[in-house]
Amino acid sequence: MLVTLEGLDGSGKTTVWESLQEVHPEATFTREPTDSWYGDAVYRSIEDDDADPLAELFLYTADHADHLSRLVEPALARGDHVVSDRYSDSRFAYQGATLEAWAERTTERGLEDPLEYVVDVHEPISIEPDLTIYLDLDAETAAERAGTTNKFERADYLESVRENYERLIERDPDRFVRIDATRSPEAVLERTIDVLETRGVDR
Ligand SMILES: Nc1ncnc2c1ncn2[C@@H]1O[C@H](COP(=O)(O)OP(=O)(O)O)[C@@H](O)[C@H]1O
Ligand SMILES: Cc1cn([C@H]2C[C@H](O)[C@@H](COP(=O)(O)OP(=O)(O)O)O2)c(=O)[nH]c1=O
Repeated sequence: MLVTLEGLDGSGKTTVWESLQEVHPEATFTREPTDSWYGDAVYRSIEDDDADPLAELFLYTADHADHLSRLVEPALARGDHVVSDRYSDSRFAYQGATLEAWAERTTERGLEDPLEYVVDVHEPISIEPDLTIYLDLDAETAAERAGTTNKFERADYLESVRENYERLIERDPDRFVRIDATRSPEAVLERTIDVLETRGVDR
C-alpha cells in the first residue's frame, strides 16, 4: 500500500513522518524531493528565485520518475507499505500554483488549467497513492512555522497552493483523509496512526 503525506510547508508532515517510523519499523519511508542527484537539482532550483516555472516542474517530475523506479516500485513489489513525505499531489498543488502566473503571462501558448496539465503529465506514468493524509493548516500559520526561508513559503503563494489542494480533495474524496494540523503534534500523530489502522496498515 502506498501512503502519502501532503500539506503546506510547516503543516507538520516531516514531524509525523519521523514519528511514524518508530510505530511502523517494517514500512519503507521515503520523501520527495529525494536525496538523489535529481533531488539535489530540485533543491538548487528551489533556491533560485528566477527559476523557470516550466523547467522546475520537469525537474521535480524527473526526480519523481527516478523515485518511482529506484524505490517506490521495488518496495511495493516486495509487499512493503510505503510512506512518502510529499509525492505527486505536491506537484499538482505547488507547480499548479506557480504555473498559474506563468500561464497568465503567456496566454498565446494556451495553458488554460495548469493543475490539470500537471495531473495529465503524471497520469500515464506514475503510481497513484492508495491513501493520502492531508495535514490541513491555514497559509499564515504554515508560513510562520516554515519560517519563510524560500520562495514557496510565502503566505500568499501558500494560499493558492492550499486552494489547489482543496480542488484535489474535491476530485478524489475517497483517497484523501484530512487531519486538522493546528492540533498538537501528539494529537496529529495519534489521528494518523488511527487512519492507517482503519485502512489496513496495522501496528
Ligand atoms: N502539530 C504541530 N503544532 C505546532 N507546531 C508543529 C506541529 N507539527 C510540527 N510543528 C513545528 O512546525 C515546524 C515545521 O514542521 P515540519 O514537520 O518540518 O513541517 P513540514 O514537513 O510539513 O514542512 C517545526 O518547527 C515543527 O516543530
Ligand atoms: C515534492 C515537491 C515539493 N515542492 C516544494 C515544497 C517545499 O516548499 C519545497 C521543499 O519540500 P520539502 O523539503 O518537503 O519542504 P517542507 O518540509 O518545508 O514541506 O519544495 C514543490 O513545489 N513541488 C513538489 O513536487
